[in-house]
Amino acid sequence: MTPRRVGLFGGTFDPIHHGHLAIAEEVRVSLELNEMFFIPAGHPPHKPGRVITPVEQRLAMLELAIATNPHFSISLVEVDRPGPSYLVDTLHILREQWGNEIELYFVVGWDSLEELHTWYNPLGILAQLTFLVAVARPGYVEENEYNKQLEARLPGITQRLLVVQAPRLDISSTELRRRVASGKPIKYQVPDAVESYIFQHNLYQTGQ
Ligand SMILES: Nc1ncnc2c1ncn2[C@@H]1O[C@H](COP(=O)(O)OP(=O)(O)OP(=O)(O)O)[C@@H](O)[C@H]1O
Ligand SMILES: O=C(O)c1ccc[n+]([C@@H]2O[C@H](COP(=O)([O-])O)[C@@H](O)[C@H]2O)c1
Repeated sequence: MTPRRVGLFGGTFDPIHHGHLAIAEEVRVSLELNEMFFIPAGHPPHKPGRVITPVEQRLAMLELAIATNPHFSISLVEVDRPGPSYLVDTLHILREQWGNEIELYFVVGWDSLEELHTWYNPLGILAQLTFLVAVARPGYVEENEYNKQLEARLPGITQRLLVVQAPRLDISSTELRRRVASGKPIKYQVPDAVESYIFQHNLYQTGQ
């Protein structure tokens, strides 16, 4: 029997935007994954001190955003536990639930890939993944040369790395929060339902 191939896409999603959605779909289709789970971080480990929108609201926007894609789902594995949402723990929990036969593909943008060696127990992360899947992000250089630097920081990473060419959308949650605070439009950068939710709930008024 062919193993189930599952995509995992972790993020703060504050808010989810079309950059996230476009790369998730591109990776799902190009790697022939059975499904893609979005994993909202309960307590993002690398954003201490930053004001993060309550998880209920980030989750509500995520639900609205993925509603039209039958291959997208949400995992509450990080929301349901206290403390920093370390990926190594998340993968451990998912492997316990789903077993070791399943193939796990964790999606990261290039900015996150460059930081991976600073995450908690990065070798433990790689050991539990079938592949780490990196996609380009405008503003970050991704070159084959760069693999040497990645490898120097985290030996073994390039054997576990797939680079997928996906649409390069220069959209970030930080910029969206700033745009809302300064009265600029966010239409067409987030799904319509997410835009409505943001304005109905007066989110991002300070732009932080
Ligand atoms: N436009 C984009 N293109 C490619 N990857 C992206 C893009 N936006 C986000 N990502 C990736 O999605 C994952 C989750 O990102 P996150 O939820 O932090 O969004 P963000 O836009 O980077 O937010 P912020 O600006 O608040 O840091 C990360 O791996 C990040 O690299
Ligand atoms: O495990 C870690 O130490 C770790 C450190 C930073 C980020 N992550 C994960 O990387 C994903 C993207 O993070 P972020 O902060 O860009 O939203 C998200 O799933 C985080 O939980 C994980």
